[in-house]
Amino acid sequence: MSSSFQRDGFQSNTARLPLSSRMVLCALRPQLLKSSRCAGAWGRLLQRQSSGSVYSNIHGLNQEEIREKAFPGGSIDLHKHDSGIAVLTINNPSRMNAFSGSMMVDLEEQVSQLENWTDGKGLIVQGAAETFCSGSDLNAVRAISNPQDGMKMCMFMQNTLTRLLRLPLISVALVEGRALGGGAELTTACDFRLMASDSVIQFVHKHMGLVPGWGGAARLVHIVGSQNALKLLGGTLKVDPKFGLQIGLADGVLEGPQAEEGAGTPLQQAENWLSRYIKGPAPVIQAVKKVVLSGRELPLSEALRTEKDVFGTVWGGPANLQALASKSKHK
Ligand SMILES: CCCC(=O)SCCNC(=O)CCNC(=O)[C@H](O)C(C)(C)COP(=O)(O)OP(=O)(O)OC[C@H]1O[C@@H](n2cnc3c(N)ncnc32)[C@H](O)[C@@H]1OP(=O)(O)O
Repeated sequence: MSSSFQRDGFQSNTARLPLSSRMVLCALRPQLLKSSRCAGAWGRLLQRQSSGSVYSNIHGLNQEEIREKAFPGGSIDLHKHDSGIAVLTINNPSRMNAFSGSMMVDLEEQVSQLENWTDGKGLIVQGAAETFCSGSDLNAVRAISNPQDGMKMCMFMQNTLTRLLRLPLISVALVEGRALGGGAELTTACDFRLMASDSVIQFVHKHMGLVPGWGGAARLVHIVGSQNALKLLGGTLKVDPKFGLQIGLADGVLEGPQAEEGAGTPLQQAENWLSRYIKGPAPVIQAVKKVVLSGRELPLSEALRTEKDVFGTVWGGPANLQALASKSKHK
């Protein structure tokens, strides 16, 4: 922790913040967890669940229960590459990559891995076998259709997807085929969405007598605004790439297979797209994500404080000193 950080009375200010702001701050500054600032129940919660969660274990979250009750099958596969890009694959192709209970727990474990990846810069979230994800496994949904289990599943997935979005990595959902229900929600837990030419994102919850429960509605409003979010949820509209670009849900459209040679596979295209935003050393890219995350989630005064603290982690750092020594011009 920097001395300026201690000097400016951050501790007392932080204690007065709403819980949600303290969560973001602690997600942004893991070192705070070790300090007295996050001591007490809040600190214990974060140490147990890692930083950035929304709900605590006291609400009855239990990984084994979710794994066992909400069906086995499928996996969430993580591959970290030397380039600093990790690829997270939702892998349950016989059910269009629907989320079983064990996959929910796998996802939480893989997010924990990524939280500790000091060399990481970017993340691509994709589905196996050329489709993204068809949401909750409907067999699991039937098995846990009572309110108590539904709440546990909802809180568990909100925690995990909030932590996914708060990773210090620039993340992209690579949407091929369909992203339905919880799959559509998952796309909103990434910083960006790239859509294959024939892909569709659809919040089908209303057809299921539901609303999003994995945090997808709250995130959607941030991404496309409340008017568009109402239309997408109320009308269960199919978002194709053109519509996605128009409302800001999609950040890019991939070349289709008929495109000229050289475009590469969808994953290669996503890596190329992402690579322009993650050039440079990991600490600097992670700092970029942290200042944007704080601006996105915190009240302005707290975002400014966080920006100052993150700035302090790169100012005079190796990349900064090297750039100063090279007298670079930004032409
Ligand atoms: C808070 C979270 C809320 C939620 O996520 S609720 C779940 C929302 N998702 C859905 O309702 C998706 C239901 N599935 C569909 O609409 C269609 O299967 C889908 C994805 C459009 C694909 O259609 P098709 O290409 O015609 O393929 P298909 O229907 O024959 O599916 C192939 C196999 O996959 C299975 N599948 C697809 N989505 C699933 C799901 N969510 N849970 C469990 N199984 C699912 C489907 O049953 C079929 O299996 P099988 O070959 O009949 O054994």
